Amino acid sequence: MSQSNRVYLFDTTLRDGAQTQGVDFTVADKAAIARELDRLGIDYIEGGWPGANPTDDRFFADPPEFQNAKFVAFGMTRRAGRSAANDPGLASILQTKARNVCMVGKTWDFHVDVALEVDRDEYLEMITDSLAYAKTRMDETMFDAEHFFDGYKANPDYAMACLAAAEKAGARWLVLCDTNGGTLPHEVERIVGEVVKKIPGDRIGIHTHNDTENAVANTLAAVRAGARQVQGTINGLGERCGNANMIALIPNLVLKMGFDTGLKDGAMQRLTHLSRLLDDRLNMPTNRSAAYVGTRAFAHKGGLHVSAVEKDPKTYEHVDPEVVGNQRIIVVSDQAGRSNIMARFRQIGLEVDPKNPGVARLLEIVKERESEGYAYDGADASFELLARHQLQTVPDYFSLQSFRVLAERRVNARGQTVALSEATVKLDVAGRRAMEVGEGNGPVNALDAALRKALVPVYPELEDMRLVDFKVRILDSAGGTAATTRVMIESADAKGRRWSTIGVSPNIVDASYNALYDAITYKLFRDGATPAEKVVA
Ligand SMILES: CC(=O)SCCNC(=O)CCNC(=O)[C@H](O)C(C)(C)COP(=O)(O)OP(=O)(O)OC[C@H]1O[C@@H](n2cnc3c(N)ncnc32)[C@H](O)[C@@H]1OP(=O)(O)O
Ligand SMILES: CC(=O)C(=O)O
Repeated sequence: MSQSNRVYLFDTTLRDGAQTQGVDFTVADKAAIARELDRLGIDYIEGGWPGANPTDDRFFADPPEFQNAKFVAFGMTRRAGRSAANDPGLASILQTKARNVCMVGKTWDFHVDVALEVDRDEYLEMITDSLAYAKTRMDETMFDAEHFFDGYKANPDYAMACLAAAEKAGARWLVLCDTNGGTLPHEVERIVGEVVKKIPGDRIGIHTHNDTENAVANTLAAVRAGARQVQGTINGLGERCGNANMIALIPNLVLKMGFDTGLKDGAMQRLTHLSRLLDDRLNMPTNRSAAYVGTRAFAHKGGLHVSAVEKDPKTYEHVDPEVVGNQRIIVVSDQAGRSNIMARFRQIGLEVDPKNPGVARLLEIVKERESEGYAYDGADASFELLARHQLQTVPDYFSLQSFRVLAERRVNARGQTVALSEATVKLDVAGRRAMEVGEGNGPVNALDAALRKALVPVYPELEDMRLVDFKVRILDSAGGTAATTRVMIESADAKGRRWSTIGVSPNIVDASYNALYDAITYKLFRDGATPAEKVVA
């Protein structure tokens, strides 16, 4: 029997994704994510479980208007001892604005015996009753066959009888779930292959969990065997180790396997944006190594790689980063060769003859400094300043004479413990000696405040510069308090630019000053500030 090339995408970020430890969607989060999924052209968006919590109730009472997707409510089969029409849980999922329902039900005899504690035949009736009742009220009904693979291995006849009960009740999709996530790809492919001999693949879906790091592989194996609906979540959110990651599934299905997923034109180029939108909404750090969309997914560090990528990116890229809305990054570090340096120059708009002896010298300096504790691959602005210092000139916008920082911890009059810091800087700027004091909740904050006080009157460009991230790493713990400290600072400004700088010193405040110095210098350089014109008589 020939198989359709169309694979239907079912997103469960807002339901199974909400079961991720540490994830707590608001109604506004759900609406924003659902709108973006709909814009891509995802076939089904499962919004949550109406009746389970007030957030889902509010979301289902007033969902966004969908242009493309079918909006799906999730729930479970009726309770034992109640008719479907009399089951409050079923009533909640069937009375919302969603016109489609996905109902989870058992298929593993062990679960029916132990978790539900009902007679196995009675449970088959519970499946049929619930789905048949739902069918009278909804456009489309689906059955999430919980623990299908474990159930099929333990008692294939019973697992298949559960599917048959749902099929008999008119379920459009029978979704085989690897609920505990312990099944491996070869088992999934075999079992789905056996199922589709009895039930056509265009009625079969797959829902996997990532407990053996195989959720995506298992989903693809199921599709190879004939399943035609895939369930997944953005960035692989989901109960325990998560679900199959939709962000990886989509390009794998389309680019590698040639399936039609019905996505809108340009949808694939929005995947990187979608992945980061979710992280931003949840205030979660992005997974830099995420396949396709991570910032490292197309970051080339090894000198041999960069040299070849410069000739043709296909030498070290399995797809063009732009196809998924990502971008190529050339990293400069102690793993670099001349090619990395020349590529970075091009990215920052620095025209340098590759034969310029400064290039080789710069490479040596980078490698020496990295051995002392610098890490330029995460400090793009410090690298650019270093390169410009070597090959051109960067103005000395100011010259520090000294700084002193005091850190204090005391109990105030209200009995509260407070930590305060005070910094004094003495520096020469625009031909004058300036001395300023700054206060802050920590030494770096105080130093930053003192530097700004001294510099902003001369360089108003610094007014909108903010310190957005500050990371400290002790590099040689064997050295105890004398260990080298590496400080990385990320700064931003009102133009939406972000840049990272690095400082290294045995002293944490001194290392921070070095990183701050680069951050300020970079901002002034980028803004084209000219110290000479600012000399105050
Ligand atoms: C595999 C999955 O991920 S399925 C989705 C799981 N997601 C969630 O559970 C999140 C939302 N859940 C909830 O908010 C709550 O669990 C609710 C509102 C659904 C139910 O809450 P409660 O009524 O307090 O029940 P509780 O969660 O403690 O236990 C589940 C009950 O449902 C029964 N049950 C479990 N699955 C099914 C099923 N498919 N059909 C019928 N009954 C079921 C259990 O046997 C248990 O019954 P018991 O209370 O008689 O022991
Ligand atoms: C339905 C579901 O989320 C599961 O079985 O994993």
